[in-house]
Amino acid sequence: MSFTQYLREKADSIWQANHKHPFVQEIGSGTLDIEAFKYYMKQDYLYLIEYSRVFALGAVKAPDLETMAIFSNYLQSTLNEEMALHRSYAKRLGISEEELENEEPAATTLSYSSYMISEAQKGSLAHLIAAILPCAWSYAEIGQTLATIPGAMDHPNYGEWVQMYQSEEFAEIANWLKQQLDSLTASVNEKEKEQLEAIFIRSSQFEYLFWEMSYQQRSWT
Ligand SMILES: Cc1ncc(CN)c(N)n1
Repeated sequence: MSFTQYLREKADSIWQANHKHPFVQEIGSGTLDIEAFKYYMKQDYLYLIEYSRVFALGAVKAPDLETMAIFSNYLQSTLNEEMALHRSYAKRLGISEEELENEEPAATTLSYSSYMISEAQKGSLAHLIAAILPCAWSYAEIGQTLATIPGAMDHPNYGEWVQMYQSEEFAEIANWLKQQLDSLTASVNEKEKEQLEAIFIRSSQFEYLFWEMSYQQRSWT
């Protein structure tokens, strides 16, 4: 079993809870309260700014030009494709770009993004990837699952979201990160693997907290 398959198994109960979370389920059924979605969009935009910085740090830590170019490509696609989805939703939902950028991060957004940046800065490239892999991989898994629900991809509010996260291009990011982590861990010791597992689990837990925060529209209290 590859190391990333092992991580996926270890995190399975958290990932199943993410799949079953009402925010995710109601995107699939199209019944999610639009106010919760607006709240999510604004917080997720802030989150993605910090997530983009992690890709930039990946380019800094990359061992060769090819890896550097791929990190810079994913930095570009997050800023200009994934975040374009948020800008387009914001426009449609009556949120200005200024409002998007000036939104105050909620407690979970700040903790999750600070956690990722901190692991990415202080650790090796493997630590950086372990911190962002649940983000790329769990959204691809959720997008692909929701896409199997009849009508989910055509829903007037949530269809575009499902289309983005079920796409091949989006899944490619997770697949590439998995390959990198598997090859970087081919010769690391058990202690290092335990550290990477702890990071992967923590980011998976933050993914759950992010759905919960968005569903409850909870900021700091
Ligand atoms: C919180 C969160 N996690 C992951 C993703 C997918 N990049 C996202 N947009 N937001």
